[in-house]
Amino acid sequence: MGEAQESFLDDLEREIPVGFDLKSGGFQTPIVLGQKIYVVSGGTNGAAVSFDVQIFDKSTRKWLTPTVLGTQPTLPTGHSAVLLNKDRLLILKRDSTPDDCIWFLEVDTPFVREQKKLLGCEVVAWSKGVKGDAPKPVVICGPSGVGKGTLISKLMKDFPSTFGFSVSHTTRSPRENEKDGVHYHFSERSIMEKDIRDGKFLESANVHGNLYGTSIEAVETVTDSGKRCILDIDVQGTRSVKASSLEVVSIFICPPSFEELEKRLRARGTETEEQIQKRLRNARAELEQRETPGLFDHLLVNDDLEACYMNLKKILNLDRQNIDKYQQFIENGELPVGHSVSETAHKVLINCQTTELGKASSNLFVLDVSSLKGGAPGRTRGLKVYAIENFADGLNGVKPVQTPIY
Ligand SMILES: Nc1nc2c(ncn2[C@@H]2O[C@H](COP(=O)(O)OP(=O)(O)O)[C@@H](O)[C@H]2O)c(=O)[nH]1
Ligand SMILES: Nc1ncnc2c1ncn2[C@@H]1O[C@H](COP(=O)(O)OP(=O)(O)O)[C@@H](O)[C@H]1O
Repeated sequence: MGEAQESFLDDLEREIPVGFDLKSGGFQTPIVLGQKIYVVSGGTNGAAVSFDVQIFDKSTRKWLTPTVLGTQPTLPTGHSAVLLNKDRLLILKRDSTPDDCIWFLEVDTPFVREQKKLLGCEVVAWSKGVKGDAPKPVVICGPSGVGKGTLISKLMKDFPSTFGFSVSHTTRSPRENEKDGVHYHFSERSIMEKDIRDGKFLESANVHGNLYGTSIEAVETVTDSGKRCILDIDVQGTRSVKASSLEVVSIFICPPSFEELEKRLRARGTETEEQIQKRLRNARAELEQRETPGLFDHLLVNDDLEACYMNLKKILNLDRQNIDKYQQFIENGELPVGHSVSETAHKVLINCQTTELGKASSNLFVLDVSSLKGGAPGRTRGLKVYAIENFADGLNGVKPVQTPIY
């Protein structure tokens, strides 16, 4: 630990009450943000089995235990931490596998602020760092019977290693061909309502008389497998997602005519007459909202199925070249073993104890913070890490050498 860090810790220990020993067992990193000190504890040599986050409020001199959202990283033998953009902590895990080293603990991002309001308590959220510019999740929206499911099935069949479906929860009964956990998580209303209150859902809405919702876990499951997430959600859900910190591409599928929509819905034969009438009434309202400014990035008419599918692939940039580029990002990264971090002018300096990061001869690396995108839940995308050869002139004088690590 450097001298500056030592004296910072001494200052901190004067600030916080007796009874919380910052230096005992495992690893603890205290980060000050305004009136709050975020203490992240971990380390497999202690008794803990997972990261622990405590907040010390300097104004009330009280410790707070926040609700922790998102999937937690597995516990490393140690970690380094630094505050980024005044809204998230960068947590670098020591001795981790290449794709599991860089994590973010969001403490004041738009997503966390929303959840604080919703849950009425302190909230923090884990988000895993993703190499390169991983593509944004795709929201497919449109009235019942327009062909959303058909188009999504085609995409999943043709590009199984590129896309993963976000399996929503719903209180509606399963159709004959639908499997629990594959098409939906079919749920009891009371259980789903409790999970929504507990902050487990990214968004939820009442649609056609049933409750539907996207759990944070549903999106994370897909992104954790390194795939691009597809969400089939209604207009209300699209509004919620667009208002959150999750950056998505939103696509509205339009029918060629109202008559054709009704024909398809009836031909599918999965709803009662009463349900069909309700879905058609809702379809009119949904179609009216497709022009809401900023809500949908693309409108697609599903007249001829193959033509519509071609246009969808064009929007999603599904030519060979682009897919290969993304696959390369996934395959190439290598990450630090032991390290410390510090931040300056939108750049984070990572000082590794070894030179094993990438193929670089240096042990100094720069993480460009200005490139970060997205956020909890799931992944923080756009990480760019460069090796630097010579730090003598300071960061501004340094030319990143080697190809970016990712
Ligand atoms: N907000 C929201 N809407 C959802 C979710 N899952 C499905 N939906 C929407 O609920 C509506 C009804 O879906 P479903 O019962 O499968 O009927 P279908 O659209 O006729 O196949 C559709 O508009 C879906 O896009 C979700 O997690 N959140
Ligand atoms: N372009 C199309 N032309 C004719 N029928 C279609 C087309 N797209 C989908 N369908 C059919 O319309 C019905 C409704 O499609 P589906 O994918 O279930 O819609 P959604 O998921 O939007 O409710 C299905 O029977 C499907 O085979």
